Amino acid sequence: MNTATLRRTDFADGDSLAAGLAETVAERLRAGIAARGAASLAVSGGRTPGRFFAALAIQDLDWAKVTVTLVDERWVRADDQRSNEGFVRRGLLQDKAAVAGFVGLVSDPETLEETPEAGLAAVASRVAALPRPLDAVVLGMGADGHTASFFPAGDRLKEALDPAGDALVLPMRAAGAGEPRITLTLPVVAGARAAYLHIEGDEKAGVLAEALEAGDAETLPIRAVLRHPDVNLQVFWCP
Ligand SMILES: O=C1O[C@H](COP(=O)(O)O)[C@@H](O)[C@H](O)[C@H]1O
Repeated sequence: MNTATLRRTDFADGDSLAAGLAETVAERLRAGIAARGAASLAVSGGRTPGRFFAALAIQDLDWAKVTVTLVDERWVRADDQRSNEGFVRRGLLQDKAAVAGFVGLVSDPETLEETPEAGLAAVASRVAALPRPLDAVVLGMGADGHTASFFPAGDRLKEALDPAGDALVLPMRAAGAGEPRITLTLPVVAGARAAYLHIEGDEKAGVLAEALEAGDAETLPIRAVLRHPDVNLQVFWCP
């Protein structure tokens, strides 16, 4: 991506950012429903999206026509504190959004297969059944420059970032990832009709600035998204 085309909106605080991002994403979902009768949204986990989820859940739209999925998941049960699915169920699939559909990235959130490799085929067929391109994808970013589960030194990073790869989801293991992961691949993320990056704090603003400079995508994997020709990323930032 040419730096000049990167759209960045700065907010005074996390609450105003959450409200602004929620309105933008809701508008995208309404447009998807109006155009195609249904809409799909992939959201990130971690910690940052909490206020955004709460603000999105109260947006007025036909949530029964929306399917929510995850950008990536930790290979843990849904009742684990680190489960992105659990976070989305508690935070986003509430209020008006309680009637939205949800497609998770673990094969069975309760009984969970032992490894993401064992559950991969089941998850991949579920993702393949989603209406794609996704209407919107909301990415986060770690201080190590990872987005989705595209971790620096991830064992399947090259494959996940292959713009011509066929896989929709892939397992990922990396020193910085904690437990094994499963992630949407770059073609699925980059193929979304709209892409947003939600980051907060000066440290992440600094990582983003560094990512916009020359350097390889395996060191700061967010670069793979920033540089993808089909992605027009809109950054939402607050201190
Ligand atoms: O592990 C993850 O981390 C990133 C960033 O999380 P944050 O807590 O620093 O906001 C997140 O985007 C990703 O979905 C998640 O699995």
